[in-house]
Amino acid sequence: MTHDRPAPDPSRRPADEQPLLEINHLGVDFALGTSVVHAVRDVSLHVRAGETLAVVGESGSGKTATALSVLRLNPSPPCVYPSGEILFDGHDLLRLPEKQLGRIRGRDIAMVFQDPMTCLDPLQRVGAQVAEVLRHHTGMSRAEAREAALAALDEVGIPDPALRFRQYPHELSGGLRQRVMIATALVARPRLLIADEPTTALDVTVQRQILDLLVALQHKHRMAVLLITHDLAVVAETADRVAVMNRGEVVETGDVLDVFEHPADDYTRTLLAATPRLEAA
Ligand SMILES: Nc1ncnc2c1ncn2[C@@H]1O[C@H](COP(=O)(O)OP(=O)(O)OP(=O)(O)O)[C@@H](O)[C@H]1O
Repeated sequence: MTHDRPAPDPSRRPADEQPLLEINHLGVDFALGTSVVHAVRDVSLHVRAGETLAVVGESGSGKTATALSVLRLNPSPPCVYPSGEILFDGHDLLRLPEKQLGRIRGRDIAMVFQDPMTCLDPLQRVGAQVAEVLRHHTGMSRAEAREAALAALDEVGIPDPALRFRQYPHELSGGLRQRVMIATALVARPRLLIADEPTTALDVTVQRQILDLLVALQHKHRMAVLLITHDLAVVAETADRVAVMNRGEVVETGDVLDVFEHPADDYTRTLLAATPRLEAA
């Protein structure tokens, strides 16, 4: 007698073996007049489907420069990439023609930032901005995109989405604006989300809600997340693995629990010692 096997629950699958994003030996320089800042030096990282990799380090350690490199969003000039490759789906994003990279941006790889106003257009209603992403990447009709955008606003926990749809960013609170930015980033169902200090500017209660939302959406859509933060408490709550950066280099990487319980590097130990909230957690 044969038994039908139940279909596997994708949310319970372990992260894929094969990395979705692989950064190998990345260098990022900023040429300033006659001097050069080596912002990122020989950084190698990977993120698998369905997992969160947090990149931590103090201000100026090269976290944002690394994250922006993935979509070649560092301002160029002054930015150049003296070494390395960034592989996504077998393509080296550092060398992909701009047109092809443009198709990946926002569709396969999306970003959210600390300040939603860096992505949201102050002169356009929020619903139209979410719908625009869909029209651009999926070719949906206006009516379909409107329906999907309303559903996206609802999914990120915006109350009365039909009302909010018609409002401008300045009419929303900081927390709601952050939710709109997340809806805009996720509406095309990217496989990788890069979140650069997504909660730093928010007060503690709202921070918590936005982090919970990101974690829930990540599980629901089985996204990979590259999370940039200086906050080790945020890492403890959200990430599977962590890479610690100091002065442009990765000094330690591993599973969050392993690294937090048995830090191998002096700099990681210093960072952990400076985060008393962790001990209380
Ligand atoms: N556009 C730029 N022009 C010149 N130098 C830059 C630029 N962007 C970053 N840098 C320099 O590169 C180094 C790394 O900066 P980066 O923003 O990546 O650090 P970070 O770890 O993200 O810090 P923070 O947490 O403050 O954002 C710093 O020395 C910074 O001054």
